[in-house]
Amino acid sequence: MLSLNRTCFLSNSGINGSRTAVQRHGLPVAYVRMPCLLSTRARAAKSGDASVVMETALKEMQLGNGSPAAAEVGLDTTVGGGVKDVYGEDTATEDQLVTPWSVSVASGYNLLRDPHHNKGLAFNEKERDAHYLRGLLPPAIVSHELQVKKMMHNIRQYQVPLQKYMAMTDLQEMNERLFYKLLIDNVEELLPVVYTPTVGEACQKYGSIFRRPQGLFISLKEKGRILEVLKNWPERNIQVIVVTDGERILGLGDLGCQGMGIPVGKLSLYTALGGVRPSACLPVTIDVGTNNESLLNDEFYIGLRQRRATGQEYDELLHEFMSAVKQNYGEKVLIQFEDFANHNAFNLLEKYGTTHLVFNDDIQGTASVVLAGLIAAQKLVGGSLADHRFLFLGAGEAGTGIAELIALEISKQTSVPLDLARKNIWLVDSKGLIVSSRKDSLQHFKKPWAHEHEPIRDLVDAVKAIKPTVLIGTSGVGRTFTKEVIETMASLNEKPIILSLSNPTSQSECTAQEAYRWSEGRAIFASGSPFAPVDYEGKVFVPGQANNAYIFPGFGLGLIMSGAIRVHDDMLLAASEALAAEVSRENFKKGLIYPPFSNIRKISANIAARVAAKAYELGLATRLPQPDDLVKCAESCMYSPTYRNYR
Ligand SMILES: NC(=O)C1=CN([C@@H]2O[C@H](COP(=O)(O)OP(=O)(O)OC[C@H]3O[C@@H](n4cnc5c(N)ncnc54)[C@H](OP(=O)(O)O)[C@@H]3O)[C@@H](O)[C@H]2O)C=CC1
Ligand SMILES: CC(=O)C(=O)O
Ligand SMILES: [Mg+2]
Repeated sequence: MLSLNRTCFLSNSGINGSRTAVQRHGLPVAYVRMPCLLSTRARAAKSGDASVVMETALKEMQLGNGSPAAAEVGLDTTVGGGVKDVYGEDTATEDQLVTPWSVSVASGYNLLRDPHHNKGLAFNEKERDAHYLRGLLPPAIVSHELQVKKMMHNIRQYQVPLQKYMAMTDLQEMNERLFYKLLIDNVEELLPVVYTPTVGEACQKYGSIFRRPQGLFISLKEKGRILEVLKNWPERNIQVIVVTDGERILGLGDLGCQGMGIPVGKLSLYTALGGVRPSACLPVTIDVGTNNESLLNDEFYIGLRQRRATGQEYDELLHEFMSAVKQNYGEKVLIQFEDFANHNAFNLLEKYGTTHLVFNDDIQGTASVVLAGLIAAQKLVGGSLADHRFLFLGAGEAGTGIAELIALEISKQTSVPLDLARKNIWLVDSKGLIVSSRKDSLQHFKKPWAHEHEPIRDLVDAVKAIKPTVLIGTSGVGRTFTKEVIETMASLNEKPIILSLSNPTSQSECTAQEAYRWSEGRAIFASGSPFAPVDYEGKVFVPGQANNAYIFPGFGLGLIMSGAIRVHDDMLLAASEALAAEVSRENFKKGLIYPPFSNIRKISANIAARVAAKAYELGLATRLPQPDDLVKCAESCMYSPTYRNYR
């Protein structure tokens, strides 16, 4: 059993997990909640079926009930699964409630409606016989490749991006492996559909386009019962949770419960870009209400119709969630905070950073991706990071997160103290340049950036005064890099580095065309949401996409494969270096400071390997011994959407 489990970890069908383990035996297994006539283990033993015994052992391991079957696979149930679970029927006393879990083999009509196992017309003759599919499908048998071709053809027929998004969502709900193959094989075309910018519009209209729920909704109504709610999720072996409370969805503000599109989209990328099994991914939205009046008055709104809970009520719900996650899934589940407003984001990261494996994508992932771009850009402009002056428009999660990681890298490169390294980094917020005279009224995350300078209100005046070589937009406000701002940057620098990071496209500080035109084709430009190549005076400029999607999938994979228990800043630096190393000579020739997304799985494997290596070096890895070749290990861990053969 132990060797089977290890083989799964290194197989190309995903990091080890119950579904993978069973699928190796070629049986499409579905979890069903139903009254059990026999205990699952007894039934497994009776059936004599190795896959069912294995499944049962793993299920019991996940339930943490310390069963002999779990012991048989050599795993300590309390380390991986938190405290023992009173819902496990084999250990519950007579007066305790049990959850009647059962495992059944999916077949016939149900198999076609189970997105994890459905292959549609790709079921072969033998499978159609063995799984009672005769008559439920038309006679034609088509290949996975042909299915992809047809779906791409269909999706390209839609003119409206939101229709493409809905078609992709339907596919994900119908045939998961086809969805991921489509996304992986056509990543550059489909990323803007399942992710920014279209996911932003989808969240804004989530209520009216809502068909079937995706992810787990935890609202104030569930206070006191969050552990129970987690147990309603059909998968037991969760490795990554992306959670939002919907208060700062991209640059679109408070979208309340409709922010669910973000965790769902991010986790699709965890699988497609980083190779984490879909069944190990759990999207969560914490609904504490919304202050968005138009949503509160929208009859199609799907969330709680109340203003946001704050203070103790908010903190208690979040704390219950964090505790329940650790209790249910153990210490090594990665919790990625996404699109929280900054007044909660920094506190949550600090509060849970020492007790949980937490990562804030907007603060840390964005920092890592931007640092990678800046490291790569040195090949185009010469010199080192310490030679630059940086100016940010926007001093929130993304802005101060990036600023801090740049300072840390400069401090490490030059051995100057962190405080000194910060001196060449300036930030502007909605009230103007952050300067020492404002220090008392600043939020805590802005204080390190309050340098000595007279107050300046407007960005363009700040550019003239600070004379930055790098301008970074993290304001969430579109078209704030005006013609005058970019012309000033171009007058100060031969090759101004200009990053418009705000999402979606409508919130980008400038367009690619504006950056190239107003800088007379001299800007090194990248944006958070994609822009098409620009033709300026006969030359084609290809803008890069500075988006944390380059980092978090590989970063998460590195944490999972090393069994890391905490995130450390040095892992972010390692990820930046790994990403920067992926920019080829060809890319540089086009002015790119990021590699194309078409290579992203290879890039993610390299990022994962560097992050895992750092986890081992820092003593934060628990999956021992350390594999000799971490890149190979990462590649072999990655989920592949290839159809499995069923017997
Ligand atoms: N490309 C990527 O990978 C990522 C992009 N982003 C994008 O970055 C943007 C900001 O996100 P985040 O940092 O989390 O948001 P925050 O709300 O934490 O920060 C926004 C900052 O912008 C400032 N600001 C708002 N309006 C203006 C204005 N008119 N002029 C100057 N400053 C202004 C705010 O000022 P004040 O503090 O005074 O209110 C605040 O400092 C979003 O659009 C998001 O989509 C975020 C993460 C990753
Ligand atoms: C990309 C991202 O995480 C954001 O815009 O919030
Ligand atoms: Mg985000």
